[in-house]
Amino acid sequence: MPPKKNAAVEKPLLGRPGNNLKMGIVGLPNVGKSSFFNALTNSAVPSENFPFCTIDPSEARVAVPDPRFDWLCDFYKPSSKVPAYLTVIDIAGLVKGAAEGQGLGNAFLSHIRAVDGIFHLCRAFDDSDVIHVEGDLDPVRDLEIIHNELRLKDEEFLSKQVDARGREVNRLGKGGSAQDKAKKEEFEILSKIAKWVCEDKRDVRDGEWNGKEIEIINTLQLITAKPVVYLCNLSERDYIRKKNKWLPKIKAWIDTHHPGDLLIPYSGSFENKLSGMIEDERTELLKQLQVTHEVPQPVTSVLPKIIVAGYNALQLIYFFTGGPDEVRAWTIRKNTKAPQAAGTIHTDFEKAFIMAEIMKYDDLKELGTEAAVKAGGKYVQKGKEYVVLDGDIIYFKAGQVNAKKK
Ligand SMILES: Nc1ncnc2c1ncn2[C@@H]1O[C@H](COP(=O)(O)OP(=O)(O)OP(=O)(O)O)[C@@H](O)[C@H]1O
Ligand SMILES: [Mg+2]
Repeated sequence: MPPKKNAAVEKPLLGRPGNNLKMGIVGLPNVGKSSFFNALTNSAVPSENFPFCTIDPSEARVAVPDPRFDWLCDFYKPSSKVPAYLTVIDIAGLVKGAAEGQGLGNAFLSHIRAVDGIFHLCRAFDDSDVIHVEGDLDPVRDLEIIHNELRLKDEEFLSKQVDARGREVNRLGKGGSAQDKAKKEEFEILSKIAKWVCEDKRDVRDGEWNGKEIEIINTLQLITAKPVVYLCNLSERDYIRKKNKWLPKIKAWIDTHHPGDLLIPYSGSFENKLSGMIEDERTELLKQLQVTHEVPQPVTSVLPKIIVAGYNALQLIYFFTGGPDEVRAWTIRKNTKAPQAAGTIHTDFEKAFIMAEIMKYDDLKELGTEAAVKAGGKYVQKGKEYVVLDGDIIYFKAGQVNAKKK
């Protein structure tokens, strides 16, 4: 018999491991990054009409909206409700030449290196009162400026790494120990990544990398390896009418240069108006705007969609725990196995993991009670190799952790 092919070898995920991941807001100065941060996270960082209003980064978190979580809270009526959160960081604007230090570029680029994913905000609203650092409106040019700076930063970093490690490898000579061979292999991979970025002028996230290459990439904290969600800041009118002459051009640019990346139209002026309102006022205003702009579809905020997109871009998912005390969404990275998922609740749960008892949200919703899910044979027990799926409702069983073994 031919040997069985190991078809399902999972590649490691690109990016830092762990579940405490952050999205940074990146773009030219004065394009609306801080107003986006404020609207998204209900914060009040300064957002004024002048470039470099933001210097130091601000961090805030925002609950990830999910009707399943709302339903579970309604179902269990718990005393404590803890949704999943997305952490977002407002970063200073980048300008042309940032990689060489323009506009404090190097400091700002290091703030971008520290995040795990990027909301790339570009301006497509026409307003002569709002200063544009490039003098006129051209979002595609602006996207290219920012991309270039981000890639140049990676080029600089990779060139230095190749030089330093190249010298080290040259000293090793031919043959050598297993450790020497591993170093040589790592150097070859590093050179391949450097060629992709420095010579082919491509972003790391747009490459096809194998498992070993991804492991190396993940040690380098490269900016162009980070996932990107593009946000296009429109006037209120264009956002509601879903029409803006730049949108198709931006979409075409993304599809050509970074196929698969998401573009979400957004309006800072619209979202900021909504964010200070109570529910009834919001509903009234949204109705009024639909009539004023004569659009067939209801007018809604796009912020929930953006939060979910950021969370997905980081390859985060969550499982639920539910009961009368607490309904909670626990953030994990995709492809996390049951014991490690249990470890997000308590490290002892990972160490003394016995099994995960799992219900599917859809089954609980359809059958109405936990007992009915059990009776229907849909309450399943899974072991150490189970890969937790988004929305699993889990009860972990763990033994006693032996104090001596700790
Ligand atoms: N869609 C929009 N339409 C009109 N004005 C907008 C829109 N979005 C943001 N603005 C305005 O643009 C100006 C700059 O906004 P903001 O301070 O949020 O930009 P920023 O990108 O954070 O700037 P910096 O890089 O200087 O920190 C503010 O006056 C804000 O009200
Ligand atoms: Mg700002």
